[in-house]
Amino acid sequence: MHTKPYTMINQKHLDLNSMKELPESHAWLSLDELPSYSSSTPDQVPVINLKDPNAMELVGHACKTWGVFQVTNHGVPTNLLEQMEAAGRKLFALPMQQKLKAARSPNGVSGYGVARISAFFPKLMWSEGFTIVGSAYEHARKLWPNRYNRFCCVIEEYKEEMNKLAQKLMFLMLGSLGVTMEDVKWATTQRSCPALQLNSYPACPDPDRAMGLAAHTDSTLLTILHQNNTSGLQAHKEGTGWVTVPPIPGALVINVGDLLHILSNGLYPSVLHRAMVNRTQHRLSVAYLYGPPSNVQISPLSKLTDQVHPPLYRSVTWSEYLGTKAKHFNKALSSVRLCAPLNGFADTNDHNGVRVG
Ligand SMILES: C=C1C[C@]23C[C@H]1CC[C@H]2[C@@]12CCC[C@@](C)(C(=O)O1)[C@H]2[C@@H]3C(=O)O
Ligand SMILES: O=C(O)CCC(=O)C(=O)O
Ligand SMILES: [Fe+2]
Repeated sequence: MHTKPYTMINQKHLDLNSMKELPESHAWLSLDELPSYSSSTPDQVPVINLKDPNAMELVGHACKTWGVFQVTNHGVPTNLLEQMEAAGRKLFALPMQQKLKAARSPNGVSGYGVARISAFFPKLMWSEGFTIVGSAYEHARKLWPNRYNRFCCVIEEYKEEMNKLAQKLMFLMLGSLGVTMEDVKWATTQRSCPALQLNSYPACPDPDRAMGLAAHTDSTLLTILHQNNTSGLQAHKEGTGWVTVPPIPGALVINVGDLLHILSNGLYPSVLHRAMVNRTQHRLSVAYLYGPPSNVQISPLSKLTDQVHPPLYRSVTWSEYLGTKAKHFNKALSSVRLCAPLNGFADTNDHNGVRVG
C-alpha cells in the first residue's frame, strides 16, 4: 500500500475538492487579456421564450449580435435537467481512484480528466470534466460496477431530449437567414454524433487567481448548456468585454459554435466563453455539444454566398475540424479560412490573438 496521498500520483489529477490553498500549478498570472469596456447601459445576454411567435427573428438577432442566448419554454422536462445534475454530482463525488478508472486516454475523447484544451495553457484549470461520446456504458461500468444502469439511462434520455431541442434551434437559426431544412438535408436525415461534457468546478480557496475553463469557442454547430444555479459562465462580446451569463432556473444557454460560424459564412460568429470559479460554491455544468454527422462536408451555405459575399471558409467535416481544433486550438477557425475579409481587417471573430494565462 502506498502512503502518499493519491493527489500526488498524477499532478494533472490533483483532488481539487480537498485543497486548502491554490497550488502554483493552478495560479494564473492574468485572467484577462481581452479588453473590457465600461458602459453605462449594462449589456445582457438575450433570454428568448421559444414559444414567442417571434422566436425565429429573436434567435437570429441573438446569433448575429451575441452568439449566445438563453432559452425558456424549450420543452426539456425540468426533472430530467435535475436528474442529469444529480448524476453529475454523484460522478464527481466519487473518490479520485475510482474516477481515474474511467480516465480519458491520452489521445482519446471520452472519459474523466482535465479539459482537452489544457495542453495550450501553462497553468491548469480549476475544474474536472467527464466527456461522453457514444455510449456511456463502458465508462459507467468502471465507475459503478454493479449500479451503472441508472446513470446510463439518464444520459440516454438527456441526449434524446437535447437532440430534439438542437434540431428545433437549427430550424430557427437557419430559418432566420432564409435557409430551410431542405437546404441542409443532413440536418434532418442523418443522425449526428453529439458529445456530452460534464464539468465540475469545486469551490476554490483563491478564485481571483484561478480559471475554471479558459476562454474558448466550441467546435460545434451549437452547444446547449445547463448550468446549476451558480454563476461562473462568461461570454465575450466585441465592444463590451466579458459578460456573465446569469443562471436562470430551468433555462438553457445556447452557444454558437465554429461549424455554424462556417455554415453561416460568418453571419453567426461563434462565441468566445469561459467559466470562472468562486470561493464557496461547487458549480456543475452539462454541455450538449451538437455537431453534424461526422463525415458530412460543412461549408458556407450557397444561399448565403454570391459575388459580393464569397465563401469565407473551405469545407470541413466535424471529425476533421475536431482534429484541427485539437492541434491549433484558437487558430483552428482561421486555419480553414479562404480569403481575407473585403475590408482588409483581420476578422475579429476568428479569435486569433486570444491567449489567457
Ligand atoms: C465533441 C467535442 C467538442 C470538444 C472536443 C470533443 C469532446 C469535448 C468537447 C470540449 C468540451 C469543453 C470545451 C472544449 C473546447 C474541450 O476542450 O472539450 C470542447 C471541444 C470543442 O468544442 O472543440
Ligand atoms: O461550465 C460552463 O459554464 C462552460 C462549459 C463549456 O464551455 C463547455 O463545456 O464547453
Ligand atoms: Fe464551451
